[in-house]
Order: sequence, then structure tokens, then C-alpha cells
Amino acid sequence: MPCHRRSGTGRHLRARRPSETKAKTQDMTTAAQQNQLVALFRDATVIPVLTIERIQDAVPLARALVAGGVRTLEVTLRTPVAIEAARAMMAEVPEAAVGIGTILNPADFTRVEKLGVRFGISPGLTPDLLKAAADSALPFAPGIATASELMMALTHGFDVAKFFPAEQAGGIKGLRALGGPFPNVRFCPTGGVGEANAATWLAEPNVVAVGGSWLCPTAEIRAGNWAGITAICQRTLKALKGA
Ligand SMILES: O=C(O)C(=O)C[C@H](O)[C@H](O)COP(=O)(O)O
Repeated sequence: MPCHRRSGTGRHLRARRPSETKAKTQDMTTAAQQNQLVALFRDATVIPVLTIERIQDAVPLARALVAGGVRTLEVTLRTPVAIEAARAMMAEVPEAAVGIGTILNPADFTRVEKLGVRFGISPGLTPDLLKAAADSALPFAPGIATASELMMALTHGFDVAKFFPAEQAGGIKGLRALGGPFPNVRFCPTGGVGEANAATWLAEPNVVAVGGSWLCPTAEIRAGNWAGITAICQRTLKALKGA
């Protein structure tokens, strides 16, 4: 599939900086990190976008998702307990591959890279955020909705991107149009993806995974309906297997 080719942006190597908790080493390139991310995303297929309001929900929620076969989790920085929630999930639910979403600026990135999470995601990008991410060892997928944003991401070596908001920013037709000039970019569409259309998105050759909140509705989290969340995950994965 053409989507497996790398864009070959030729990342320069950077020296280890002792001040960073998780330093980028001399033999590490952004391209290698992007390949790690592709492997993780492909394995995940679906990535729940989690908004955790109460710290005590973090571990049972992660367990419910893992029980439903969904192991790669995006904890968004939308709530004050997000960082603590990610820490608790990593400590108590080692089967989960925990990442952080809604990274909006370099300060967020710095907080996140110290956590030891598997990946970072943002809904959009800024030059400062891309620079922070390119200097870091943490695999990162910037959010893009336009060709210009994608070009900026590529300039910094990022050829795996979150396409956000996927449905609202052109849907499958929009993604296909972007695939023309950028055949080597791999995408994780998020925003408006759900049980009804996940398979359609995943059938696109340049889509490595889809993300969304449908796997973990706020109402179910608030109600502590962990069995219900497990059931949504199982139903979704079953439908995708049959697709
Ligand atoms: O918070 C973030 O970091 C985001 O980038 C946005 C989320 O990924 C989408 O809002 C999820 O969209 P829905 O699945 O339609 O709810």
C-alpha cells in the first residue's frame, strides 16, 4: 500500500539533553518515532478519546476498555485530573498503551513527555508545538485539517497526522483529496467518527486508525457503567472484524 512509504524528510539528529526526562538520543529520528506510532496505531485500530472528570474513574475506565479489546487509550488534557488519570492507568492497567491528547502548546508537551506515556496527539498544530515535539523522544501525531497545516507538519518530520475534525473538515472526500499531493502521509481521522462509519474510514489505504469519543460516552463514565463501555468496544471491534 502506498501509505507505507515514508516521506523521507531527513530528520537531523540531535544530541542528548540531560535536562529532559525522556531525551531524544543521537540514534533516534523523528521518522523512526513516526514508524513506532504507525505500528501502535495500526495495532490499535480504534483509539478512544477519553475525557476523565473524576480521578476515581480512571482505572475502572481503562479496565473496561481493555476488557472490551481496546488497549490504546488517548487521555485528553481537557480536564484538570488528566495527568493524574494517565499516571494511575499506567500504574494499575499495564496492558493499556496510554497516550495523551489535546496537547495544545510546548508547555503541555513538556508536562506530557515526563510522564512516560506512549504517544502524544494534538487537535491542531503551531510552529512552537511542532518544534517541541521534534526535539522530544515522545512519538507525536499533530492534528491537521488543511494542506497548509500538513505541509507545516511535514517540514518538522511528522508524516503521521490526526485528521481533525474529520467529518466536519471534508469527511472521506476531504481525506482522499489530501492523499493526492501527500501520498505518504498516514492519518488517524477523529471527530465525528463512530460505530456507523469507522469501517468506512478504516478502509482508506492511508488511514492507520480512527479515534473518537463514541467508545467512552461521558454519560456512561459519569454513571460508572463500565460493563456498558466494555460492550460498546466489543460491538465495535466485532463489527470491524466482519467489515
Ligand atoms: O480533544 C482533543 O484533543 C481533540 O482533538 C478532539 C477529539 O479528538 C474529538 O473531539 C473527538 O471527537 P468525537 O469523537 O466526535 O467526540
